[in-house]
Amino acid sequence: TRSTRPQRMLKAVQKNAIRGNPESVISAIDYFCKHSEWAMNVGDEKGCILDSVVTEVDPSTVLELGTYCGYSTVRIARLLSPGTKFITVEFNPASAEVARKIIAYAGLQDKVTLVEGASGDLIPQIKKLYGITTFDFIFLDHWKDRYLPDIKLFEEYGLLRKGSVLLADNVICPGTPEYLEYVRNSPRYESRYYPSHLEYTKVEDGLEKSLFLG
Ligand SMILES: Nc1ncnc2c1ncn2CCCCCNC(=O)c1cc(-c2ccc(F)cc2)cc(O)c1O
Ligand SMILES: [Mg+2]
Repeated sequence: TRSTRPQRMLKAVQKNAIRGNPESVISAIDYFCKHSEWAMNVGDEKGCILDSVVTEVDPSTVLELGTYCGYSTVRIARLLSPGTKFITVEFNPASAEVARKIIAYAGLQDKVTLVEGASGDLIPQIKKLYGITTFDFIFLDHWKDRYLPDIKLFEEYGLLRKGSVLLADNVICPGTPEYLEYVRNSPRYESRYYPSHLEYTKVEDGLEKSLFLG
């Protein structure tokens, strides 16, 4: 049967990247998406903004919602200090399978716990299952209509602390209007928009960084 796009992306990584070299894995995926097939990775332009926020926060605990093929997982994991707890959640088993292989090819499998499941089911269990009290950094890149309900779950289950940073992808395209309205109007967050473009295109998109004030 015909391969899937994630499987073709994995092949491109295995062919063009150097095992154990995260930078080469990132470049191989970006090259594949620019010259072979577009795919919904955060990409190189927004990826640089992601890198700068992760570096600034230097988190001890990280949550990513929406692993997809592991591109942003590799971008984040390569910047983390040893001993950081990093959980990434993926709903689609086929994507999760490819992501595991891409994360391992980059040599970062020991830094990442990839969990398969829906964010809404998992968030209430994270404390119990993974011994996390709060997250220092959260990257939202999953179903766009789950951003708002999930940030409310973070608050409800006490997963945020004063200073927790949330970074949301695609706030313009495909768009997360209700989430934006919430974080920009809530007195509990200080939000800032980072203008950019939809991965590998000239279409406007951007990232919203929100600081939880407690
Ligand atoms: N842990 C979990 N819980 C719930 N859902 C979960 C999940 N883990 C996964 N999913 C299921 C979502 C999987 C995809 C999410 N991302 C997107 O839908 C996405 C779409 C575009 C896009 C833009 C313009 C276009 F013309 C077409 C597509 C760009 C992006 O950067 C995107 O991140
Ligand atoms: Mg995205």
